[in-house]
Amino acid sequence: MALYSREDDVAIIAVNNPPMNALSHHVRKDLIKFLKVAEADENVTAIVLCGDGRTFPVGADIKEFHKSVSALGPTIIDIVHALEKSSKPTVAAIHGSALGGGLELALGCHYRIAMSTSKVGLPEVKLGILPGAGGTQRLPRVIGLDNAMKWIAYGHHHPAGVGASLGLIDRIVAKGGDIRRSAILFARSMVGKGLGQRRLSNVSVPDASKVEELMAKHLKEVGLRTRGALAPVVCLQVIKSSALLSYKDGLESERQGMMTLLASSESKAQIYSFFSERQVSKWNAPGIANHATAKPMQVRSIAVVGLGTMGRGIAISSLKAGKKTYVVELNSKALAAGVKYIRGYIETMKKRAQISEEQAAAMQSAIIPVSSYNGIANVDLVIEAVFENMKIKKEIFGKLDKVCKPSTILASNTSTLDIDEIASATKRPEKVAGMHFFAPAHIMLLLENIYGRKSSAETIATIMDIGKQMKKITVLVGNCVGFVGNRMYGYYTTESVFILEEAAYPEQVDKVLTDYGFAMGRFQVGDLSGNDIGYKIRTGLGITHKQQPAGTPERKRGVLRYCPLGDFLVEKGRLGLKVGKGWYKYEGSRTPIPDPEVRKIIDEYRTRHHIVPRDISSEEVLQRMLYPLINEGFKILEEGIAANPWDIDMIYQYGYAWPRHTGGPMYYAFTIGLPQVLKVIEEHWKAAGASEPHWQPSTMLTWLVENHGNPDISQWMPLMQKHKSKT
Ligand SMILES: CCCCCCC[C@H](O)CC(=O)SCCNC(=O)CCNC(=O)[C@H](O)C(C)(C)COP(=O)([O-])OP(=O)([O-])OC[C@H]1O[C@@H](n2cnc3c(N)ncnc32)[C@H](O)[C@@H]1OP(=O)([O-])[O-]
Ligand SMILES: NC(=O)c1ccc[n+]([C@@H]2O[C@H](COP(=O)([O-])OP(=O)(O)OC[C@H]3O[C@@H](n4cnc5c(N)ncnc54)[C@H](O)[C@@H]3O)[C@@H](O)[C@H]2O)c1
Repeated sequence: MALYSREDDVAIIAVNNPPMNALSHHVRKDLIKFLKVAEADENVTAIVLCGDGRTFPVGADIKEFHKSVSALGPTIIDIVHALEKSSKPTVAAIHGSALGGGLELALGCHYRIAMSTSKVGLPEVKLGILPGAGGTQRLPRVIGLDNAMKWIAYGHHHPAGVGASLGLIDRIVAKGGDIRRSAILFARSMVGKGLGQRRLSNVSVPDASKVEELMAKHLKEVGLRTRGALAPVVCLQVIKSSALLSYKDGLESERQGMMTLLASSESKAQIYSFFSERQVSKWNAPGIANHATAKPMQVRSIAVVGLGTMGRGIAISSLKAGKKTYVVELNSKALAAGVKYIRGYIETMKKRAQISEEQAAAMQSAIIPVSSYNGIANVDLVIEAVFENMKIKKEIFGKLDKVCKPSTILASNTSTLDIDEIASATKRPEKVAGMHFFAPAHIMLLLENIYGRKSSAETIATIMDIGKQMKKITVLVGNCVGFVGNRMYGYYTTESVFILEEAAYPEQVDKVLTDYGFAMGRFQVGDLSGNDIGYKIRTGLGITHKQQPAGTPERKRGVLRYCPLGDFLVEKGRLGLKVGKGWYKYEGSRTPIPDPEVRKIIDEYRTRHHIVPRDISSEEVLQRMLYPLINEGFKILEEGIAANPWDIDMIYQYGYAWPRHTGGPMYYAFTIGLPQVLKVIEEHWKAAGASEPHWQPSTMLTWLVENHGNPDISQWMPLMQKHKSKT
């Protein structure tokens, strides 16, 4: 709802729809009603629009999208026009955030004042739509086409101060000030001043003459940064009309653009992503605890054991979260190198104004270098990040168990190893869990937390809470080899080399993936992270080319199909970007260049095995890259390793840069249609048989298709649970 009050001659209309003052239908009805009241009351000389509680409205009610109520009048644009048309000065008083439809309301007002701490923006593009209440036509009239294109096509939130520098905000209220009082005084001071030029629909776009040049520039940038997404392009096309058409015709173009985008699978995927991102914090570890019942332990100090690639980033994340951070290496040289890196990184963040001087100083003084486990006896949480080796990890956990106080939680950053086995090295398995960070750990937003068979409710709640304090998208999963992300990714890489064998070169596979929306293809990613990582894992499994006794068929490991091309590369020193050559070559930059030498390795291999390369369609490449991964996702759901399909999708968006506009692997399967996905998987399974088990259709996928066709993704787990409870 909204509330109406009067402060002498000024009417105050306050949106009151917790938690974020979204502009739901009932709010819109109240706003129009109260604007009419204020307009009709001759004792009212000015009107202030504001939000109760945490914030100014942050936009339309996203829950209403794709439902008929979203179109029920009054619409947000009706309110924008009523605010603009008012004969009395209307002032938006912004605190918290004015986003989307909220900022569009503010653009309907004649004036906008904002707290210095507040944020403004039109983030609709991140929901796969565009600002549909006049924002595409009104924002360029205030801040110019160039800025409006940037703001709308990327959807970032901007500090109010930036808005003020561009003329969007008329006055800033300093931190601690009273925004509502300031707005009332400001509104009163505007009474009697002409409103003509304050009505944005009357104003022209300042840099309209540069429209073609700006359009070309932004289309190019958007194409590079938001590959494959439709909404940013439609946003630009619609903004363009603000420079070329009348306000009224521009609005019509906005309406049409909105209709196109609302009907797209992209907007549905983006809205799904918005809610999924928030849903993952509502974790559930069946039979142990859930987010609502379990209480976290208070963690004041964290020890990070091992300061290699991962440990350094984890330590920085811990420091950013304000924790006293013990950093541990047994070797003094390694300790010094790790500490130097961490301290240097903090200074760089300070130089780049990513953190304040005080924050940097606090982080520096919270680092405690330690070269023995005894030094971390009293910490609340240990995160181990040493080499990926079970024997070493068990040894360390055994020692930590002896040294650390009984309440200390012991977590491992292992990317693949069994958490229960690691826990078995301690006498406190209830206090052991996995905290799988992604490289670089201080930048990547994903944290995959793993509960073991014996992890306690408090341990799980604590690692989930720490993830939140580190501002990570923290997803809780069960324990299995590779957990969720890496277990699925394994089949993506397996299938990729089979495609090389049969039909394509690395750049052809990668192009299909970047056309789909990935920023990089699988082979470029391999080069970037280092092809030796996968090689080490395969060595651990005893399956690399070099480990086989003479006479072992090159393309088999037991009954399983194998392709040693990745092994050949590493054995020839082609470790990736770090050495200037891998699946591609690199000439002084990160740009991958297709390498004739790699083609030669592949060609010779094909000749040796009498493989005649065949034509392969992009569709087949995409299906073979994505469907095994999706199939494994269903197996993970079936086993209860992930609680929901959206948990998997968030792991993929935030850990593996899956293009958000397709929702994630599981949502993409739903978009394609489960029957179609299953059909393709079954065809491959029939052709490959037991030698390629990743094509064996998941029983959950098969059951869902046979019994429900393509049920809504929100129904997958309830349907399965109902089915299981009956059988
Ligand atoms: C169909 C035709 C329509 C035509 C008109 C179009 C008009 C317009 O152009 C379109 C829009 O405005 S599009 C909108 C453009 N605006 C945006 O895209 C802004 C979207 N919002 C945000 O980005 C973040 O919420 C903030 C940064 C505002 C706060 O972040 P924070 O402090 O970390 O808080 P948090 O954890 O994020 O949220 C707390 C709770 O509030 C919930 N909720 C939030 N916004 C909601 C909404 N608009 N709605 C509903 N619910 C919304 C959220 O789900 C969560 O619920 P839970 O049940 O507790 O999980
Ligand atoms: N690198 C990645 O991309 C990545 C991503 C996610 C998870 N992981 C996991 O993180 C862990 C660490 O990987 P990394 O890439 O940072 O390895 P790394 O080789 O870069 O670093 C390991 C560090 O541990 C130190 N170390 C070894 N034994 C130690 C001990 N007993 N006590 C203290 N320090 C010790 C080494 O000196 C080294 O600095 C592994 O389990 C790995 O699987 C790695």
